[in-house]
Amino acid sequence: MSLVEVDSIYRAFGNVQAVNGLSFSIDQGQIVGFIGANGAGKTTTMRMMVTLEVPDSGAIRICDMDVLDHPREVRKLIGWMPDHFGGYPNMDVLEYLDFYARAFGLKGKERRRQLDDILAFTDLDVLAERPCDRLSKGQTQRLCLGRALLSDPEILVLDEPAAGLDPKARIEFKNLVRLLADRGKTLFISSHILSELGEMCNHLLFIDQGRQVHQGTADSLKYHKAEGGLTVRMRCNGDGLRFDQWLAGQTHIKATKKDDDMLEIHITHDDNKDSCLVLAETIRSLVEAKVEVFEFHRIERRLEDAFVDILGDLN
Ligand SMILES: Nc1ncnc2c1ncn2[C@@H]1O[C@H](COP(=O)(O)OP(=O)(O)OP(=O)(O)O)[C@@H](O)[C@H]1O
Repeated sequence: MSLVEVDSIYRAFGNVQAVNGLSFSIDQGQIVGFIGANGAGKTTTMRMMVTLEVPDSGAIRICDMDVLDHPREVRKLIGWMPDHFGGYPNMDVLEYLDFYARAFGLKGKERRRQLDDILAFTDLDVLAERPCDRLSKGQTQRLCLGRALLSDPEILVLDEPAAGLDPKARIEFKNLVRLLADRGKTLFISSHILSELGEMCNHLLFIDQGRQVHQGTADSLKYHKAEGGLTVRMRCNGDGLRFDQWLAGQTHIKATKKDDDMLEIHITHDDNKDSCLVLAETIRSLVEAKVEVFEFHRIERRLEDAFVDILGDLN
């Protein structure tokens, strides 16, 4: 069952059409990356999902409940991490989380247990008494995530959570996302940095000017339209005679010599055929032809290049 169903939503600000007929759904346990350039409409979409903005038309259902008809119930199901930190001066980390825990209606032992769990999960237990305005960017993001987790929501909507993080903090954040996925949470994460989401998410949704332009897995995108086939870099033993003989019998494979004894082969195949099977067949055929293969690896396109291609196709 889809936990989130977004059905043809529109939202304009004056003459700016921020979201323009967007539809998508998110299944339980999915980690969906929401990608688009600055101003593409990501934050507006997310704000509508978490009941902070009202669509001009269209509908959003969370766990089969319309967000406009059931805002209170929906808010309990969603943890929202905005792209800016609304900190309070003179509050330390524990006070901050405790304040929100009380706002969520958590009481007594349950509140204490939830705070302990979140402080441990986000590694902020050692910083519990640190004033919020004295945290690093990475620590602040972890605090924001902790706040979003207070109500133990089913779904987490995270707006640009990794923006401005250094590589170490980004890895730490990615690990937290994985742990949340292991706990069965459903995540919807926005970014304009594709590579960041490609590693974290099992599904990607691309928007441009408020419209969906593509959706699929990171892998499907990396190999999307890769010149109508697969590209493999390989190196083999000997003078290359066996390879040349093998190649002469392969009508669907072309090879180019690269530096360092590397060969680049391009395998054309029917789009409906599983590309992993095509690779397996190629390897089997090389082995049968007694070509001694030392290296064999598929070339992935950068997600950014694939995205630029998709946008190019639309224009
Ligand atoms: N409250 C508002 N008033 C007027 N225009 C707005 C408002 N909120 C968003 N917009 C406009 O709507 C468009 C989409 O903005 P939105 O913040 O949803 O994009 P985004 O993809 O999240 O961008 P970014 O990555 O820069 O955060 C932009 O042109 C923005 O200027």
